[in-house]
Amino acid sequence: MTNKRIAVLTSGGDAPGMNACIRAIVVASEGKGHSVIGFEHGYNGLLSADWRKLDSKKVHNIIQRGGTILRSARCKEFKEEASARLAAKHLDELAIDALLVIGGDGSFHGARHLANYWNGDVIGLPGTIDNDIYGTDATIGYYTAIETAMDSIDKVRDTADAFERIFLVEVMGRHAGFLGACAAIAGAANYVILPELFKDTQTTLDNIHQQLAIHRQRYGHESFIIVLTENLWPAGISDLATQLETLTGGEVRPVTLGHIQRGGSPVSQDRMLATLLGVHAVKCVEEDKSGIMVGVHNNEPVEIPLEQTWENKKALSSPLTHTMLTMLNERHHWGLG
Ligand SMILES: Nc1ncnc2c1ncn2[C@@H]1O[C@H](COP(=O)(O)OP(=O)(O)OP(=O)(O)O)[C@@H](O)[C@H]1O
Ligand SMILES: O=P(O)(O)OC[C@H]1O[C@](O)(CO)[C@@H](O)[C@@H]1O
Repeated sequence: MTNKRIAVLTSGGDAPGMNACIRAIVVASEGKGHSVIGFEHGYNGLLSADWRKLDSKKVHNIIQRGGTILRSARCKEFKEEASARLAAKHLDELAIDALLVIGGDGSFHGARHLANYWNGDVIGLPGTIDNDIYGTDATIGYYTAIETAMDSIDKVRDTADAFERIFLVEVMGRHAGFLGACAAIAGAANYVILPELFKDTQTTLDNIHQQLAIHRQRYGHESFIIVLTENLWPAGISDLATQLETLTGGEVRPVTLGHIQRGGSPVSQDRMLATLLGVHAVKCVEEDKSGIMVGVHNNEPVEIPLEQTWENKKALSSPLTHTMLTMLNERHHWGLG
């Protein structure tokens, strides 16, 4: 086997565990005699030839750090043909054999686009808190984000209970409900509003009203926590809070968790996933594989053509949906008191 020259970058929203993945790629490569460089600031670094050598000393003591030592970015101009050609030129000048892209499906589009103009191998590794990538059970960063959101809901409940208020907690996820569903279940919220279940605003308000009425009848005037996925309620979380105040006559407080969910030390599941995928990606480079994402299914690494990651929509699993409905949105039924 020939020694490879591998490049890595992180792109799109940063996710806890990206550093663990960079570390795994570097350590696995070094052990096999390959060399690794890292491009800075996502695809911007490919365009400006902003890179640095990575070795095991440089990735020592980073597994526990959130963010990404290579920085991340969104780079609009990378969609253009001229950008991909320029990136290919820089990669050829550096005699790179394979580029590993840690990011979301947008970043995988970028890798596929580059492959149209570059002869080297491109491999994607799923890194996003949204877990919205088809072909992998989980994405790097997702588990930590659930933990952060769950922890925040626990804290919100303390004040919600004290004031007997309704709270709305908005979580990220872009257009997917994985994070919202898990945070709501694990945080024992009372209701969750997710893109996968959303019909319309009136139906949602009616359902919440019904659940809330039974909840209050059963438990007295207690707190009620609703988890809302971002980008879903047409006029935003404040509008929903106002509508609920009108409907219930009580106080409603909106809390947007925002980018807090992207930060923090990765939990063990994200470190394990990142390491598993990083090591497997190096194996794929050795086997001259290209145009794939390395994902995970049933704890085993899997390889999926990049196109499939965005051509298919990842669905919430039916056990997850069933659990969520049973424990939250359909928990109370009239007549059962
Ligand atoms: N169609 C495309 N062609 C070329 N490059 C693309 C394309 N789509 C996205 N990219 C590149 O990938 C970058 C990241 O994409 P995007 O902002 O969608 O985030 P992502 O990788 O999906 O991650 P996340 O959703 O977690 O933030 C873009 O800024 C751009 O540089
Ligand atoms: O940091 P930005 O560019 O505002 O992007 C926010 C988006 O990125 C993510 O954090 C990751 O895709 C989404 O959940 C969110 O919608």
